[in-house]
Amino acid sequence: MLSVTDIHKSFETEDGPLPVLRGVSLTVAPGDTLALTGESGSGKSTLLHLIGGLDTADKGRIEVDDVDLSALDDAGRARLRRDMVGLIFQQFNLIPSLTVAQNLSFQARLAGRHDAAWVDELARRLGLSEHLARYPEQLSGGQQQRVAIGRTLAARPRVVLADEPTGNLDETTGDTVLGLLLELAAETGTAILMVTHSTRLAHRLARQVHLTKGRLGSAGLGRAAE
Ligand SMILES: Nc1ncnc2c1ncn2[C@@H]1O[C@H](COP(=O)(O)OP(=O)(O)OP(=O)(O)O)[C@@H](O)[C@H]1O
Repeated sequence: MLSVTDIHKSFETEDGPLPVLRGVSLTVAPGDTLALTGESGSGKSTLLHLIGGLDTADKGRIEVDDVDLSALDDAGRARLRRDMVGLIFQQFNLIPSLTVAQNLSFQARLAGRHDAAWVDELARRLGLSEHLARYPEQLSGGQQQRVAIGRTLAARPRVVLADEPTGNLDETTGDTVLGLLLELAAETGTAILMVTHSTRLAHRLARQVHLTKGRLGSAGLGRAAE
């Protein structure tokens, strides 16, 4: 479903090229959940951006549902993000001029997959039904992040790429929000690739990989406590 093979990526800097990813491979099956950890600056966001088609790799292959990203132009990659990949970042990126209800259905409408009953269900399950007429600035951080999750899942993506999705929430709220994301994704068969600094949160996902020196391994992570 998501297949990443031998990805290399360097950035040009004043001191010459900075190799960030040096042969990264991973696969994520439908409904699978994979946590990506690594030191600050190890390249986690870079990898997520490449998979989301926000940047291009120097070498290697990324396939989402058998679509090879390197074969797509900018418009093709934008379509991929609209139709198959959901992005949830630490900054919620809600549209301030739209109500919660409008934010929730925005991406699904863009993707041509708006389903009012599904949006209603998401709003209810995410505890947002009372807030549908409000604007993002009138919500708490946890509520805003629940809107961001609902908006992404409303479009029924095949895979969700989440970069520290609960990073600016307190621990209890973050746990609740992540729990809702995992529960809803499991029910819809949506795969999740989530970047986190937290080993504890990483272990709430089915699998964990650790990025170090531009490569993936399982070093530094113990097994999840049963
Ligand atoms: N556009 C860019 N130009 C030059 N260097 C970049 C660029 N984007 C990222 N980098 C560098 O690439 C490395 C990896 O950055 P990246 O944001 O992927 O790390 P990260 O693991 O997500 O870090 P953090 O956990 O702090 O968010 C860093 O050294 C960063 O400075």
